Amino acid sequence: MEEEKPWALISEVGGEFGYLEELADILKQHFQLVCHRELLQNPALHGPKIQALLMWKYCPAAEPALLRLLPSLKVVASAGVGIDHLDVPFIRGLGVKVANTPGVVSNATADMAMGLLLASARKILEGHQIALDPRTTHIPQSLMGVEVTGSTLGVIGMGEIGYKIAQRSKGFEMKILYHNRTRRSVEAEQEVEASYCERLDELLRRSDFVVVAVKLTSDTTGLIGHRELSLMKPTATLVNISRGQVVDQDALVKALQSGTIRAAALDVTHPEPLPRDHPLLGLPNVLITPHIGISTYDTASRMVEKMAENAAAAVKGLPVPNEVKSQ
Ligand SMILES: O=C(O)[C@H](O)CO
Repeated sequence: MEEEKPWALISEVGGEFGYLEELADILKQHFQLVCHRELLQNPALHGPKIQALLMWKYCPAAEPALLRLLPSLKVVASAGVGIDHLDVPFIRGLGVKVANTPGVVSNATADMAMGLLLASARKILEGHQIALDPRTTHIPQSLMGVEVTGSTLGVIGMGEIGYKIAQRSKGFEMKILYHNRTRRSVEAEQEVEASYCERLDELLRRSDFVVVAVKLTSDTTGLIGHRELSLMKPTATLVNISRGQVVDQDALVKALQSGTIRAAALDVTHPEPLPRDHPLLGLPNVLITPHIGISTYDTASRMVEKMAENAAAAVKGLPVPNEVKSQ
């Protein structure tokens, strides 16, 4: 007789915070699923059987109150690399493992950084609007952009995603600077022809495009504030594919309004989405996408497969491939 699959809790299928239907099918190969809403309707029935909490990217945080309803929980497995939505010490203190899915998100996120950089530099969205406008008779000067080829790129956070951004930028003949807590190996630097800036200030002063690719921690919260923005060139562009909280948004609004920097292209904001009346949404030199760095079918499927693999291992008491031990 086939062994009964373990039970896992998921946010929802479909809807703003939910899994795509076909991704939920991947989870069903390993688990029987209960969704958040069903748990809250009948916690006594569902809570005790749940061994894994499977969190899709924007799922509301694994709140302590929710976790207390799950006495058999063995693992919180999150899709994506960022774990800033989880209180890792608290969860681990309950004897529950935490896992994420690094690696599989890096290509799509690095592609997104390049997409934002290019779209902002070359005013691709503005060009699209002009092309759609039936009144267009000539190409306005406002569509003049800045040159990407041969420019200087500053990557803040040279983890796997930052490194992949550098690899892609090499194809654009960009001069690459990076700032990271620890310097990369000489071989890694040579492969992408990247120069290490021990001081963030130096990178900010010299770069035409600054891409933020750090993970969100207490050290990186507000890393780019008024002082840092004022060190950037007035012709420079800030690209953020990390987390909104890394950039002081009030300072960014001022820098964009006053011409301290040329433009910003953001896949992440704080909060997400921004309230409709947020000043960033009204600025002509800002491009915002709604945190879609990982949003390709291939990447999303790989994330969900990895998340299911991590969770299944934890439930079986096996080593968890992507266990997160600290924030
Ligand atoms: O952290 C990640 O992997 C992405 O930003 C999705 O949340």
